[in-house]
Amino acid sequence: TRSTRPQRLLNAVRKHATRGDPQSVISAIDHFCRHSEWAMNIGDEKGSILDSVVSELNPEKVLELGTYCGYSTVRIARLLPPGARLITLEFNADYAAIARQVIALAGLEDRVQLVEGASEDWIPRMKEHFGIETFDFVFLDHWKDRYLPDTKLMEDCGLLRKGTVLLADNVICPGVPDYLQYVRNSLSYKSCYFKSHLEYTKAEDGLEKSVFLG
Ligand SMILES: Nc1ncnc2c1ncn2CCOCCNC(=O)c1cc(-c2ccc(F)cc2)cc(O)c1O
Ligand SMILES: [Mg+2]
Repeated sequence: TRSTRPQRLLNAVRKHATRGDPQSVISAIDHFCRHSEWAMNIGDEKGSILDSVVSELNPEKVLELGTYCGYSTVRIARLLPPGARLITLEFNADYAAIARQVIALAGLEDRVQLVEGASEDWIPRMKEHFGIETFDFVFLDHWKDRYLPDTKLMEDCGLLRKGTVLLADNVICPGVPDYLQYVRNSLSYKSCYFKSHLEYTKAEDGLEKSVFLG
């Protein structure tokens, strides 16, 4: 059977990256997506904005919604101190299998926990199953029509604390209008927009950073 795009992306990482070197994994994926096949990783331009938000925050407990091939998982985990933990949720089992291998090639499996399943099923179980009180940082990059309901679900489950930072990908393309309207108008958030481009293209896209005020 024909290989899938995530499998071809993993092959490119195996061929060009150095095991245990996260930056080489990131560069191999960006090169593959720019010169071989587009894929829905956050990419290098928006990825640099993600890096700066994570570096400034220095989070201990991180949640990522939507792993895909693990590109942003590696970008975030490489900036975390070894004691920190990143839980990443991926719905698609094939994507999850690829992401596990990408994360292992980067040598970051000690601080990453990849969980297969739907965000709405796992968010209510974070406390009892993972012993998580609250998250310091949440990266939203999954189904665009789940950003808002899952944010409300995280609020209801008490997973956000005063100062928790939410960073949302694709707020322009594909777009998350209901989520944007909520975080920009709610008195419980301080929100700002980082204008950028859709990964590997000239189309406009951007990230929305929203601080939960409690
Ligand atoms: N744990 C979970 N719970 C629920 N759902 C889950 C889940 N885990 C995964 N999923 C399923 C959704 O995963 C992928 C979501 N990402 C995107 O769809 C995406 C699309 C584009 C894009 C595509 C085509 C264009 F023309 C222009 C832009 C760009 C991006 O940067 C994107 O991130
Ligand atoms: Mg995205």
